[in-house]
Order: sequence, then structure tokens, then C-alpha cells
Amino acid sequence: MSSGVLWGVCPKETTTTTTLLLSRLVNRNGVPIRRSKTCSFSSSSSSKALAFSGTVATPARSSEEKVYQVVLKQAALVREQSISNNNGNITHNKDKALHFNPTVETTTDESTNWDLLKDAFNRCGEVCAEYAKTFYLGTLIMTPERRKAVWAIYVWCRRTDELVDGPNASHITPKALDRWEQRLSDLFEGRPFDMYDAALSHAVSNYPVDIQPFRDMIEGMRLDLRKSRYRNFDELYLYCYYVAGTVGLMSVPVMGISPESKASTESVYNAALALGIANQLTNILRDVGEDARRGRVYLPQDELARAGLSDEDIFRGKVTDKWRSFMKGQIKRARMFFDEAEKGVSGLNSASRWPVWASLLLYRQILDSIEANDYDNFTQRAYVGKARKFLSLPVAYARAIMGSSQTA
Ligand SMILES: CC(C)=CCC/C(C)=C/CC/C(C)=C/CC/C(C)=C/[C@@H]1[C@@H](COP(=O)(O)OP(=O)(O)O)[C@]1(C)CC/C=C(\C)CC/C=C(\C)CCC=C(C)C
Ligand SMILES: [Mn+2]
Repeated sequence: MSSGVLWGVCPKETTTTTTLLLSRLVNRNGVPIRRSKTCSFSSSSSSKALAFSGTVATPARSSEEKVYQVVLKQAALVREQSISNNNGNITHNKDKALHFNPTVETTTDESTNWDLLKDAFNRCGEVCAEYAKTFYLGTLIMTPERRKAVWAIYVWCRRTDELVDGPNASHITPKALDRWEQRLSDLFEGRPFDMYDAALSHAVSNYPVDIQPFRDMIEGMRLDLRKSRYRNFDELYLYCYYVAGTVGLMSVPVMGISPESKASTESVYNAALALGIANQLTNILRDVGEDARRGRVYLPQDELARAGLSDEDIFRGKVTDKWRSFMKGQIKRARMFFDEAEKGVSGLNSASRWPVWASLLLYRQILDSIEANDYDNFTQRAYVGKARKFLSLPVAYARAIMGSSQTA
């Protein structure tokens, strides 16, 4: 498939801003911490920094606190907006979905809409199958409505990433991202620009999906345009939330929360966020060499310095004992986010657990593969081979099933 056809869309119009609020989830070492607004913070230079407003000094909020507020808001929205059946299970928002419901008597125009929409979802499925085969296979066990919605979200995320990473990336300006964000607002208001937008427009009208994680992902792409260094983990955490944690928050309302789950909505969202962060940290560790060749160093500068390393060491690309030891710490932290994510999978609807477990186990194994490469992520790209991928699927399935008995 020509990615030019799929991604070469130049959106029009203006922007909106994102709002992040307060509180927390896991600390920068990945350790869960529950704290109230009045609790004091642990470590981190940026958490300790003071933001001055007038003459009153107030502690600057850490990225974790800001992101946790988004989690709380998303969890509250899904509780409020979802129409619950007797079990409290999340079901479609039938009022909004009515427009595209083929079982409702339709005019010719509406039938045409429906045909176009069917084509749009089929195309989304093809894109997923092409770019993320294992994930695509996992979606096949979901209900058709859920599956289509997840595909539409996937395609929007991929296109958004391609704006700054794809073949036309050198032409992408902040203005283009503003136009992409305007297009996002339009599709959320039922005015899609193209067929992929129409698929997402339908999906977000059918499930209690909020626009904020989508806007925040665009904000992550803005960061990629203007920033190539991260001073500390607090900055990196925010970036990871923007480009990947958001995916978890977008997906939960569609994947659904299990009616039998004893887990709180908030804890399921926390786990989804953690999976996105874990995946992105893993991406970053896998792609150190590739990113360096593009002049990018995502690794926290203060942690590099503490390990006696600098950008120069990364550009030189020599695996030394210092590097191995530094990488061990980074891998450990990524694993802690995976651990955090694992705790929430059983809170999802049963049919959504298998693809989530599969993606979690596969991504997590990239970390094993970095170790197997003796931490050479400068010249080698860690990957999970076909055999290991294949073996992970029944393991994922078993975990998904085990989750059912734990939640019941
Ligand atoms: C309770 C619980 C655990 C729920 C699970 C929630 C859930 C489904 C979380 C999904 C987490 C996930 C797959 C995050 C994606 C993270 C990621 C890899 C982001 C990449 C960003 C940019 O990275 P970069 O440019 O550095 O990397 P590349 O070299 O370009 O790869 C992204 C590329 C952003 C775009 C993200 C996607 C295209 C993935 C979107 C995926 C979905 C919508 C489906 C998620 C569903 C499942 C089952 C995995
Ligand atoms: Mn990318």
C-alpha cells in the first residue's frame, strides 16, 4: 500500500489547546504511589521546582500529576457518558449511533452514507492488517462494532504519527498540526474530512470516547517538531503520555470495562496509560541508534550525566560497561510500567483482553531482545522473531482467560 495515498492528506484550519489538570499514578521509577493533592513529592528536579505566581510560590506540578488528572477526567467521563445496561457494562451510545444504524429505516442518502462508512471501516481494517498484523488478528475476536472502532483509532494514530515521521515529515509545520487538530474537532462534531475521518467520527459517536487524548497526541507531535532533548524523566514522561499513553486512554472506552470487574474505572485507565508509556519507553530504548542518526536523544539528560554519559557517547555508539549499566536501569523502569499495565488487563471486557495481552507480551519482549543484543541498540534493532511472536499468542490467550476467573 502506498503510504502517500494514506498519509498525504493536508488538513486545513486552526487549533485548540489541551488542558492538563492535577495528581498522580506511578513515580518516575514506575512504583505506584497514591497521593492526595496535599502530599509532598518524591525526588525529581522538576517536581521540586517552584512555579512563581505573583509573590506566592507554589510547587510546580509534575508531569505525572498533570497526566493523572487526565486519567481521572477520562474515567469520570466514561462513567457519566456510557449508557449502562443492567450489569453496568459499557454499551454503545445508541442515540448518537442511530444516524448510522443500518437496522433503522433509511433514506437513499443515509444508505449511501452507510455504504461509504462500511468501505471506510474496511479500509481501516486493511491498514491495521498491513501495519500491525498481530494486533489486527487480536481484534478479530472483538465484537464487530468494537473492532471497527479500534481500527479507526489505530488509523488516526498512525496517520498522526506519520505527519511527523512519514515521507512528508519535512514539510510539516506547527500550522499543519493546527489544521490536523481542527480536522479532529470537526470529525468529533460529525463533520469528517475524508473516509478515515468518517470511520473515526462514527466510532467516537458510538462510544464514550473523549477528544482530549487525541488532542494530546497531536501535542506530542508538536513536541517532536520543536524538541530533541529531554532534561529529565519528568519531561520524557509527558512526551510518552502525549504520543503513547493517550492511545491507552482512547482505547479503553471502546474495549470496554468488564461488568464483572472489581477494579475501579480509574485503575483500568491507569493501567492503559501505563501500557502506552511502557511501549513508548521500549520504542525509545530500541531506537537509540536510529534516533541519534536523526539528531534525537530521548533518554533523560540528567540520568545520562549521572551515569557518566553524554550525547557524544550516544553519537559514537560504542557499547561500554557504563552504557550497559545505564541501559539496565532504563529497561528496569520500562518493565515496571509493563507490570503496572498488567494489573489492569483483567478489568477489560473479556474479548478485549487477548489482543491487549498479546501486544503487551510482544512489546515487553523487545526489552529481552535488547539484553540479548548485549545492549547494542546503536547498530542493532531489537525485535521479536516470528517463532517467539507465535508462541506468545497462546500465552496471551491463557492470561486473558485467567483474567476472567480473577474478575468473576
Ligand atoms: C487496561 C489496559 C492495559 C488496557 C490496554 C489499553 C491499550 C489498548 C493500550 C495500547 C497501548 C499502545 C499500543 C500504545 C502505542 C504506543 C506507541 C508504540 C506509540 C507510538 C508513537 C510514536 O512512536 P515513535 O515515532 O517513536 O515510533 P515509531 O518508530 O513510529 O513506531 C506511536 C507510533 C503513536 C501511534 C500509535 C499507534 C499507531 C498505535 C495505535 C494502537 C491502537 C489504537 C490500538 C491499541 C490496541 C491494542 C490492543 C494494542
Ligand atoms: Mn513514529
